Amino acid sequence: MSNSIAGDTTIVDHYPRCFGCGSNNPASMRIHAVRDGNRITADWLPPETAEGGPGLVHGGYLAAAVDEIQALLASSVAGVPAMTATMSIQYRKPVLLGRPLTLEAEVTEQRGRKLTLTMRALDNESGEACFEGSGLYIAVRSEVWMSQMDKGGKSFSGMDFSNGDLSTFFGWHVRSLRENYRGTAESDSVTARVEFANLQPAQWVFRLDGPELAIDPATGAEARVDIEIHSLGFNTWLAMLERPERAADLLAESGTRVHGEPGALTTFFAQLSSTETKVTE
Ligand SMILES: CC(C)(COP(=O)(O)OP(=O)(O)OC[C@H]1O[C@@H](n2cnc3c(N)ncnc32)[C@H](O)[C@@H]1OP(=O)(O)O)[C@@H](O)C(=O)NCCC(=O)NCCSC(=O)Cc1ccccc1
Repeated sequence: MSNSIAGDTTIVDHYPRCFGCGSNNPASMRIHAVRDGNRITADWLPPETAEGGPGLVHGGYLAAAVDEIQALLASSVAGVPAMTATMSIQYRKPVLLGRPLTLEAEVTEQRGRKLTLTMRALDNESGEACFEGSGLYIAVRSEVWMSQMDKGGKSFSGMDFSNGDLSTFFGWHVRSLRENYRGTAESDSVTARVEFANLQPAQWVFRLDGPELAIDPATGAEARVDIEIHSLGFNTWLAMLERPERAADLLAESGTRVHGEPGALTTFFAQLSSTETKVTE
């Protein structure tokens, strides 16, 4: 995942293994979208593997693009995963392989947990709309989302973190954080130990330490970091991913207990290069 800030807009994707937006799924559609308020856009080139008829992009593949761009925006606006209840697509023009498109979506209505969205896909060369879509997305509470993971064998309790497996859910998130923060600080090997003191609801205890962590790259001040994060909710986690430079503030606002220097978080994640994880219960 590579949520980061580009100017006043936010690059939005939600999960590195996602078929739609993931950067760690070889079959991913690689839709990398930028959100600005109630709107989202993505430059997108459907891959050769999406061919349906000769030289044409498969219609089902385009429907998945409708779903992805809308779901990304709905989830980002809702602050929690928003799942597709209904969606539709109108095919206006054949989409030719090798022609870059611009995907655009917006939230047209938000009532409680229900978000209604519309989208369209423009051919960059002609400016014509090739297909249009709409859908209803339902914001799902994080506990529900966790229990869905559980049923799918993806809950914390169903995961083996013992070897710091980066293919686990947590690993994906750590990896995404590493990607987020890389480039903002110099690299050095740092180890994160994560303990789950409770699984339902998750109580995450981070123990972070590394050789020498610069708290403030400007001043070069250094310190070791020992951070405990308790009851980190999905919303805060998502917000941290979307606004990594506000990680320390977001933790503080969520009432998270942080031992150590919160301002070191940004630098820490920049330097994160290995993880050891441990489930204690
Ligand atoms: C979660 C939910 C959609 C809704 O369940 P709950 O939370 O228990 O909600 P509840 O039943 O309490 O209703 C609340 C309100 O909503 C309304 N309403 C509900 N449904 C419909 C409807 N069909 N049509 C019309 N309205 C409907 C309902 O009437 C009520 O309205 P009211 O408040 O009375 O005015 C559930 O049916 C489900 O899991 N379905 C499978 C979803 C699934 O697998 N999707 C595909 C995978 S996700 C994906 O691929 C995208 C993605 C990509 C990337 C990233 C993220 C996402």
